[in-house]
Amino acid sequence: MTETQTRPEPAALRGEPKVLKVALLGCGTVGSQVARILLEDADALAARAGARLTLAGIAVRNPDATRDVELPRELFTADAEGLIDGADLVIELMGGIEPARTLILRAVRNGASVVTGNKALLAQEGPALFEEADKNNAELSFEAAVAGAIPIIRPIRESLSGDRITRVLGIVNGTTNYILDQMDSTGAAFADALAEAQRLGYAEADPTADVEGHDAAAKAALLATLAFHTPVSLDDVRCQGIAQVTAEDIAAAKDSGLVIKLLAIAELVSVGEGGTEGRGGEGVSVRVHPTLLPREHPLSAVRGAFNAVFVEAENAGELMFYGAGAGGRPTASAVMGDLVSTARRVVAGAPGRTDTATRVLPIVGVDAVTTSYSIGLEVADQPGVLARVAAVFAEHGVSIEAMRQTIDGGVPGNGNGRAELRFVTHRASEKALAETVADIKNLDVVESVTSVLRVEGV
Ligand SMILES: NC(=O)C1=CN([C@@H]2O[C@H](COP(=O)(O)OP(=O)(O)OC[C@H]3O[C@@H](n4cnc5c(N)ncnc54)[C@H](O)[C@@H]3O)[C@@H](O)[C@H]2O)C=CC1
Ligand SMILES: N[C@@H](CC=O)C(=O)O
Ligand code: NA
Repeated sequence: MTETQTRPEPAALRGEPKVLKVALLGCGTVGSQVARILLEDADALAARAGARLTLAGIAVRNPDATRDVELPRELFTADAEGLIDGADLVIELMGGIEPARTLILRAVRNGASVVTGNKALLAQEGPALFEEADKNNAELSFEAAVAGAIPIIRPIRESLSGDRITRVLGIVNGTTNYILDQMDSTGAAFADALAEAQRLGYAEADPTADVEGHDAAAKAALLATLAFHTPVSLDDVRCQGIAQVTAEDIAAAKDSGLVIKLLAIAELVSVGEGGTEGRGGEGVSVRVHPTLLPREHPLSAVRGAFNAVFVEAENAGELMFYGAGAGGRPTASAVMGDLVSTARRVVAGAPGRTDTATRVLPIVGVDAVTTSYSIGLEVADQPGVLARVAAVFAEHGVSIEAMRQTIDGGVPGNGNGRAELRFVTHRASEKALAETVADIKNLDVVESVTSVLRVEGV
């Protein structure tokens, strides 16, 4: 048996650590897990932060409510302002715009640094909040706000700050990925899959923010701001959610070896002469929409509530970040990471980090961006239909890459049945595509346009 040797303690464990008082605002899915970790792992956190992180209190609407995580009753208060005023560090996990905005402003004006997971607030009010934090030498950290546990804010802000990011593409909403995955893999109904995502703690307090794509759009705005060093707000993001995705779309995608994912896409696009960095004119395009991907694409393997973010940078090339994008414990991990690193900065007396918008690039509308499309049509099954539809594509300069036909009833080609046509186009502008679809709808042989979905990675 080998003898166990005593080794000297790391410097961080010697002597009495400082104490930093932490105020927690909100004790729901994420807040309750943050409180648990702060209490359970207090010694380890103190060693890593160089300060004891004492949970001074938890502000909630109803201090007497029953909670899933058992926490000491005396920590709870309805007086958020009072709690903030006695704190060195504030964690905001209430969600929503107000009172979160006012409380964060109060904290930073007191000189307290803030950690938040509130992407809705940051995508709407970020610049004003960061400015106020900078003015007061406080820090506002938000790793939890994008893709839950996945470290993505810090890598973009720090590890890639010496590179030039050109594109960010990701699955950044766990709820919608869970719903689409359940519909695809088990044939679950949309409503049942959503109810399960809510039960598991993935969904926002108002799940329409997930389903309509607004949560992903807020995250896309934050990613684009950091990646391209230019202000991008929620209003700059073209957004379409998954409410219109049908079981038929999912089945048709499956038949064609594709899968539907809600993607957030932020990219630098060329906008003509001139420009900010001597590289020709640049603009930013940011959009969120359901997208067809080949099943062998790495993002197609992102199942359940998992998220993944692809980053393309001029020198680093392609990077992929993958992990749990929602849920109490994973999101609490990201919050705690921010809290420990903020505490270290406070202990060292270092200034709060300022934000990175160093230029103002134009926001490019989707009309200027080209994408491949999949278009589903119900048509009369009679001779000449295909040629008439194809002629409309040609008139608008939209080139067809592939076509599938499914006959539904009647004697094939006799005009007494219906056929479903699915076209995949080469890259086309949104404008050309919209005009094509409008003209196709007007053809007397076309009963309906059943779906229009963008395609990536083919
Ligand atoms: N649940 C998740 O998977 C993730 C959530 N987030 C974000 O984290 C934040 C918190 O999310 P959840 O914990 O899921 O929300 P939640 O709805 O489960 O919890 C919110 C908590 O804040 C309290 N609260 C809300 N308004 C209040 C008010 N006016 N006064 C006092 N207390 C108030 C509620 O009582 C509750 O305790 C949100 O900004 C959300 O977008 C970020 C990443 C993942
Ligand atoms: N509702 C969000 C939670 C994390 O940000 C999601 O489903 O991804
Ligand atoms: Na994250």
